[in-house]
Amino acid sequence: MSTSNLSKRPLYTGYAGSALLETPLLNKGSAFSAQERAAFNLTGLLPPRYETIEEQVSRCYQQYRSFEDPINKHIYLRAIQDNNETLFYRLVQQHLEEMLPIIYTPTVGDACEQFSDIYRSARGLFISYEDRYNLDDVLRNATKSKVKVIVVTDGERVLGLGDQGIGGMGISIGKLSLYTACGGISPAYTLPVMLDVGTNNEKLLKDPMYMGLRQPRVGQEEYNEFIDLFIQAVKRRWPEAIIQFEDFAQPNAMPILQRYRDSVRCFNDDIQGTAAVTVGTLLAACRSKGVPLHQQKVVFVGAGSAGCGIAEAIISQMVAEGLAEAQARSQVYMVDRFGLLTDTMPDLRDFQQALVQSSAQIASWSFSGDYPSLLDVMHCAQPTVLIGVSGQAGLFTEQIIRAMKKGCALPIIFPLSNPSRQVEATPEQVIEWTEGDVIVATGSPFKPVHYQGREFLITQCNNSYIFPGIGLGVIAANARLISDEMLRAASETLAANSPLANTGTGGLLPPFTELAALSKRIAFAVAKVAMQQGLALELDDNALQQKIEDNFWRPEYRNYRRVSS
Ligand SMILES: O=C([O-])CC(=O)C(=O)O
Ligand SMILES: [Mg+2]
Repeated sequence: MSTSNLSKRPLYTGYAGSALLETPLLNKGSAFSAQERAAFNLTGLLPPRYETIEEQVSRCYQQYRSFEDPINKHIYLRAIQDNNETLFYRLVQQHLEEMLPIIYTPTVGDACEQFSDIYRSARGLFISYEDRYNLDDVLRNATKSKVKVIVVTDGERVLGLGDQGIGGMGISIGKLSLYTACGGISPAYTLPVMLDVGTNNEKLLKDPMYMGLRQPRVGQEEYNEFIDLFIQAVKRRWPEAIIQFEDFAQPNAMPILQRYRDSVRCFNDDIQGTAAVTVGTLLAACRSKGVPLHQQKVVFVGAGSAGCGIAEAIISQMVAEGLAEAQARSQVYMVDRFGLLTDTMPDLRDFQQALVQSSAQIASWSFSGDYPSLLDVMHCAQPTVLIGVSGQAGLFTEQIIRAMKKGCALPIIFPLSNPSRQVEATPEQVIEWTEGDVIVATGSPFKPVHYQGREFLITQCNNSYIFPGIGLGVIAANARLISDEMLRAASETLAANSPLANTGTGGLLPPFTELAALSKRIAFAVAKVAMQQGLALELDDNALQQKIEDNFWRPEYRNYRRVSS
């Protein structure tokens, strides 16, 4: 089964001269051969030496190393991406562990916050509310005739950084870089999109550099209409594209997903991707601890759409393990800033309502406020799993963690908020406050922690383990929709590949360097479920595996042949 044949096929193009050098999907820079330089009018436009991609990578890496600040490294890598995409992905592939935190979480957060300040060149589509009645024209302007994955944001809740307006484009770009680097989706088929409906971020509105619409976000009705116009326009232009919704604010995230998920190949990464990776990581933790998920009591801090999405996925998994649904629900506790969500709490959002604890359940609890606090929940429920999706730094205090440890010999603690500085507690703190008896995973990357002669590898429970594989699987099988069962298959595949659960050593999840191999396994599992559910045409296992390989792009230069343009 080989794909090198694919990348060795010649590529026919009408671009030549400086236009060819300025087309990042085609540019090879100093790697254009003598024949190509002659055929494409490049002679004299490049230094005379012909270089291999390896030589180019080593020059780039040397330049990369000369930058100290992560944001400057980010700017540098983005410039390579905008100049020569093949080289960018080759460089990233060779230094994946070092560069993922630069092109993705956490540095991508800084890049979103400073988007207008560090802006260099155009990438993707900026769709302004003002253009809402010309969307067909706008989408035509994206010269890509085939788009397989769109990551779209409106920038209203970027990571844990709130409303970043047009800066949200940074996250769409970052996610798609991972689709290619880890999921093998060719950059020719990806498109980052920013829907600019204004911003409520006062600082940005006053910033003379700000490049987005300088107005507050449009009202709800206008907003809904705009989203609908966008989805319909995408369906006309690229009917096969997967639409990944990214970093929409809570009040819009779930309704948008519900409106489109039964008719469009779409998913919400923050709700479903985060849920799938968390369930997968939690299953891995449960297996390495030797206690199944349905025997755990789980506390969430943060009851927004992400937290509630994960909670529902955990409940489904507990039910799949044989627990009655009501019992599963009684083992999951949602805490937000007012305390534990109970059936007497007013003004709950619709997605929170099925996740409350009943008054009867907590009748025997003692607490002093209107609702039990996080600390009360620790004392009274004695949870075994604690998950932070609050976006609030420091919420897991020493008192909280020590209280949890009192009721559970080996707690599972996931402070998941992104980027790193929003984390509920650092892994170092969690390990110290539990005296090292803990299974910990975070949303952003953290260095290994050394505690009393032991080394703790800190697993990054991040959507990046999930979405590239889902995308690849949906594309390989040509699945019509993305179902909960497909997402569950992704979680189970992730857990099945846990080094710690399988061997007793190593990380809870595989290292990022294995993401490409893992994404293919996830793609296979996701595609199989799509077929079983009638969401994709049946293929036998070999044919499916071959499709996955065929769709897996590699950063290698192809030979070019000129055609008239
Ligand atoms: O981007 C990440 O690292 C994970 C994510 O989707 C978020 O935090 O919104
Ligand atoms: Mg996100």
